Amino acid sequence: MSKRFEIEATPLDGLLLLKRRPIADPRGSFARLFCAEELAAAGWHGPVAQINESRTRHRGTVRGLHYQKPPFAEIKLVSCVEGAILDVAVDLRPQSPTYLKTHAAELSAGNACALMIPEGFAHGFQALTDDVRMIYVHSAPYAAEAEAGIDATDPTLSIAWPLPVANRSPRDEALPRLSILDERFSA
Ligand SMILES: Cc1cn([C@H]2C[C@H](O)[C@@H](COP(=O)(O)OP(=O)(O)O[C@H]3O[C@H](C)C(=O)[C@H](O)[C@H]3O)O2)c(=O)[nH]c1=O
Repeated sequence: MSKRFEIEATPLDGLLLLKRRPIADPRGSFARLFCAEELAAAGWHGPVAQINESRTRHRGTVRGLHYQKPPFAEIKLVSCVEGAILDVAVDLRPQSPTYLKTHAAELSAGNACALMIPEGFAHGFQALTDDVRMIYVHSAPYAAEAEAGIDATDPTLSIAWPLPVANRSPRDEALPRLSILDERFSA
């Protein structure tokens, strides 16, 4: 089977950077966004529970940092299919060697990259262009009661957002900082 993704590790334990390998022809190209066989070998376990799309109008907008608490913790494959973003994952697993470490990667329609984010990570991104379109594949269903998050401007994380942080939702503006987060993610 010809591999449809180049998969490489990142400095965070279990967080993977995928690069799609489109098949081009004179009409254009065809690319796979998800492959159960290839991604299972890379660590995806569980179903494809949901596939979501988000659209972000303006560059500078930040969404996140979000995660779902157990038993709805999820693996997330995050792909940018229009525009460009800086994608950020934060390791919230107290037993992890990279606990509280962050990793950022530029994902764009142009570079065909995606992040496969294990359970126990918070995730967010900043739009680097207008008109960003994201596709998320989730291994667990959305559970509002399990939704949690961290302030994307938390100085403890000191995420170097490339643009001034803008257009956050009221919910994201009100997310707690690690210093007052009264519960750690327990995988
Ligand atoms: C995630 C999700 C949300 N919703 C509802 C809840 C809200 O009424 C509305 C927008 O949700 P939210 O403001 O959480 O959307 P984002 O800020 O883009 O959050 C998403 O993007 C960040 C960066 C992520 O990592 C998560 O995948 C996801 O939380 O859709 C659903 O109905 N189903 C879902 O699976």
